Amino acid sequence: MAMLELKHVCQSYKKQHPVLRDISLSIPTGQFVSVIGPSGAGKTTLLRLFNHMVRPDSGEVWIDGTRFDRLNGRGRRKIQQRVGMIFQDFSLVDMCTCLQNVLNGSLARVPLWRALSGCFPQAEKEKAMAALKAVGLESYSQTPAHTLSGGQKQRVAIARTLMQDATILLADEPVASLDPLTARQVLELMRKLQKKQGLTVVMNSHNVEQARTWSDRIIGLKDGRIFFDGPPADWTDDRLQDLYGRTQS
Ligand SMILES: Nc1ncnc2c1ncn2[C@@H]1O[C@H](COP(=O)(O)OP(=O)(O)OP(=O)(O)O)[C@@H](O)[C@H]1O
Repeated sequence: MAMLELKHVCQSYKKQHPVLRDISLSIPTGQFVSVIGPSGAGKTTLLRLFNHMVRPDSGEVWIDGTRFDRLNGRGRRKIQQRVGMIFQDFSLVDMCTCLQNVLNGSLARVPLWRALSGCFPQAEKEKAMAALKAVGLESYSQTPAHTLSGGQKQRVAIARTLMQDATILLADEPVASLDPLTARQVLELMRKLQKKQGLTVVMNSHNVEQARTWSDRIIGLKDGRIFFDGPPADWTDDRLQDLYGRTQS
């Protein structure tokens, strides 16, 4: 069954300037999809449809068999809880420790007073430690986030999505600011979690080679339309030139 689905989605921020034009796609559970395309093609907007930061002008957004774009209140939050998001800039609370940052992934199920006083239940602390262990940072639990390297920060952000019990990971250029080796380590971790935990991953990327290496499927967006949708093996240099209008180095 499809975990994520768009049916004839159109989206524009300003009238007369469509950003997504009649997009239909279906992503099965546990697939690793990379979305590529030139700046302004609509990649981030497409990702935002799946966390409710953007509502389509028309068309439908489905998550795990539920019509998502129409949901409000508790029903919407219940599904949002399953959608983890990581960003190029990591979006951690710099002055907090790694453990505190990961614990923030439990905010939806922990009473507000506990969260505000930092008094998380023991079971949540143990779960946060397990999430840190899963990303290889168990020994950094008490380390302030601002002292970490970029790769470590992204791993903490991934641990926070595990803490959230996310079954879908939306990754908006997650390794764009990392050096090649560190980028590889983060992508390896994402791939490992996809395989081991059945995570469905949608990653926006400007790096076509990374998309080819790490994904099960590539979706190329151009001017808000699907230009290519297929396995990495079907991606060719000609398509690269047609998508970007030049050869990437
Ligand atoms: N909040 C917004 N308000 C108005 N216009 C927006 C907003 N967000 C994006 N846009 C416009 O929508 C278009 C698509 O933007 P989007 O960020 O989805 O593209 P992208 O493919 O992710 O680009 P990039 O690779 O540069 O991040 C762009 O023309 C952008 O200027």
